[in-house]
Amino acid sequence: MAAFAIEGIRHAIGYAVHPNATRVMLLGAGELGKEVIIALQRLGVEVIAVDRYADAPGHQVAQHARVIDMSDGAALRALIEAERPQLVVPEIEAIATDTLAEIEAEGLAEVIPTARAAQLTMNREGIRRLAAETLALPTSRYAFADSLDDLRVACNAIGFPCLVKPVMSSSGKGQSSLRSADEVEAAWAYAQSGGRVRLDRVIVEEMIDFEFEITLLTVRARDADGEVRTQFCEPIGHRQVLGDYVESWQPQPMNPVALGRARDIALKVTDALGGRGIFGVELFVRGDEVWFSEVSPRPHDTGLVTLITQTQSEFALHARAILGLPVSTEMLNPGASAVVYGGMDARGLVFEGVDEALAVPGTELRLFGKPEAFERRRMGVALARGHDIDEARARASEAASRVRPVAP
Ligand SMILES: Nc1ncnc2c1ncn2[C@@H]1O[C@H](COP(=O)(O)OP(=O)(O)OP(=O)(O)O)[C@@H](O)[C@H]1O
Ligand SMILES: NCC(=O)N[C@@H]1O[C@H](COP(=O)([O-])[O-])[C@@H](O)[C@H]1O
Ligand SMILES: [Mg+2]
Repeated sequence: MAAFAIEGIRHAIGYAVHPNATRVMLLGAGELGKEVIIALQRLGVEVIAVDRYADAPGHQVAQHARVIDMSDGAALRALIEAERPQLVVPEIEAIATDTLAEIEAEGLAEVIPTARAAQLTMNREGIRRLAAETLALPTSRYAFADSLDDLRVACNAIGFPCLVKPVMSSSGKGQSSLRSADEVEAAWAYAQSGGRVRLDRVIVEEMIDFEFEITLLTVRARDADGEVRTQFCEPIGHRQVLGDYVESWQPQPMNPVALGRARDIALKVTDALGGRGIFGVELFVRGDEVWFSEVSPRPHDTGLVTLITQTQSEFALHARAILGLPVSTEMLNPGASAVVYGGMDARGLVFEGVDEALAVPGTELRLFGKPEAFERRRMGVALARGHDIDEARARASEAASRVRPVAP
């Protein structure tokens, strides 16, 4: 397993981890994992960051950096056996979750929040059937299809407009919205190219005509009595383009009925998944009506905004919850986040205009340090606080637009 130069440098200068620290393995070391790692390290924890490529954002800040194919069960098991972390923390969905279940059952490590939660949420079918069929939560109508012919039938049954998504995909990859039967064939082809793994199965969902959508960050953490208790953050509103988030803000104003329903849904789904940690519960809202969409049993990209709005960001909440420490979901001020994209395909991209961006009042930047950029790859995020969400959103968008990627 290749260790990276940065690790060598730390050893060379005598860097040592606390001998009694908990060892935590992050499976996925992107922008979300990087912030979890920083939060863990502030609490004296030793972290092994794992990703599919070298020099991922989290690799750059962890004590140990490893590169493996996390969907390869044998490779994952070998790494966990070699590193012996107490906690294994999935940061992405595309992991050999059956191996995680074995590891948890053997008592080799604790999987956060649970191996079953990772198994159920890596496949849209697992979480959708749990939510709609077992828990009877309101969701869009849906059907599954395994071939183009199946898909035609499923789309006709659900009706148009509808959405087609690979059962295993995230950040909108392979996802299409369809207005008519003429678009089914293209949606099938796109789903085959965009899934995380080649698996000819898709979900068709009724298009919900929502007023707004939210992420309700829900944290399961031990209270003073050692019992796991559920707490909610203020709802986060967000705007998605082609299934990927471009802007988020907190708090999203909601009427009390809808907020109560949203919390009730989030409580039921997180209770069913169990364990400790943060969950991003995605919900659609129209008037008093609330639909469950999906849930991440880990920090959520739209929750990056909590880096500037909460006393404990979603990353700090996750770190504390998994370590069995107390949490607070207190919000300090309204805020917003706006995504900075690569804007081009290039390695070693640099950004100009950072000074201009940070001149916007109340702003901060997170540039993730991904070694390779793509046109629509998320490379950073602008964060802004404001007196209200309108001011915060305007500031975050302005700051993001001032950051200009330039070819190296
Ligand atoms: N049934 C639906 N009705 C209306 N809009 C939808 C529906 N499903 C998805 N969308 C829109 O597409 C976005 C992405 O969908 P979804 O969350 O299922 O994709 P994803 O690939 O899992 O994204 P991520 O991993 O970033 O959460 C949603 O946030 C919403 O804006
Ligand atoms: N919606 C899920 C999400 O935002 N996940 C975040 O994106 C990273 C992958 O980014 P990449 O595709 O640019 O490598 C993941 O590692 C995670 O931090
Ligand atoms: Mg989503």
